[in-house]
Amino acid sequence: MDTFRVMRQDDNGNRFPVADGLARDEAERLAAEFEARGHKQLYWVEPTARPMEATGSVGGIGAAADGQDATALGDPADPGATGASGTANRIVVGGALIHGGRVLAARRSAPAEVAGRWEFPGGKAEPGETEPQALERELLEELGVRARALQRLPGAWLVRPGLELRLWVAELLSGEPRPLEDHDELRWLGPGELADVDWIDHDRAVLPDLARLLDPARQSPA
Ligand SMILES: Nc1nc2c([nH]c(=O)n2[C@H]2C[C@H](O)[C@@H](COP(=O)(O)OP(=O)(O)OP(=O)(O)O)O2)c(=O)[nH]1
Repeated sequence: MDTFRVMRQDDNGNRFPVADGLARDEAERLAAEFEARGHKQLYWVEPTARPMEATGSVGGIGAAADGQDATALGDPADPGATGASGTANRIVVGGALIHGGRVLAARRSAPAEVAGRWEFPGGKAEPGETEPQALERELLEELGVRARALQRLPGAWLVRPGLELRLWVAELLSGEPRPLEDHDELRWLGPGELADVDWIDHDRAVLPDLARLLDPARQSPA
């Protein structure tokens, strides 16, 4: 079974685990309890790193994948990167939403630098939100669907100074995705179709992992 840990970031931007080896709901309850104590510290929940994540082997949905590229920020087990100033990066969470053996790609309508290119829907985590909470909220706002974040894909990418992208696999629980915000087109892609759209560069890094998650027999994305 996957286990989760509660991470803490102190006032100086240092991040470290405060509890480990928990079930996800237990970890989220604990993080909320710490957060409610009201001291100026941030708590969040993330999957416990497993040795498999470091080597990049992928077994299927529920297993973690390896997906770093030249701009990746480092070890996926790392609790989080800090910027050059020593302050923590703000996190953008993108969700590879999976349903019926396909993954949803969304075409951005703005801003100009990325308009027309495809991404995993998501957005910036608000202070105090865990990454799964942020992703599930963004998927509801942007697509009108309920979804559940399952696992983080290894890798982290600097979108711009101070803004760090992390990608998660999520499952569709209910609803039909519609491009309500930030996107003008959606496409469900099977494992052999992942290269059919013009992805934002960072997002390409996880395509091989996704192809294997969608179809464990596959060795390459397209
Ligand atoms: N959501 C998302 N953003 C991505 C991906 N890949 C990537 O480079 N980005 C970049 C594009 C944007 O510059 C930034 C995310 O900003 P966003 O506009 O989605 O965040 P948001 O919805 O919270 O926006 P806002 O509150 O600032 O309006 O990250 C991806 O797969 N998903």
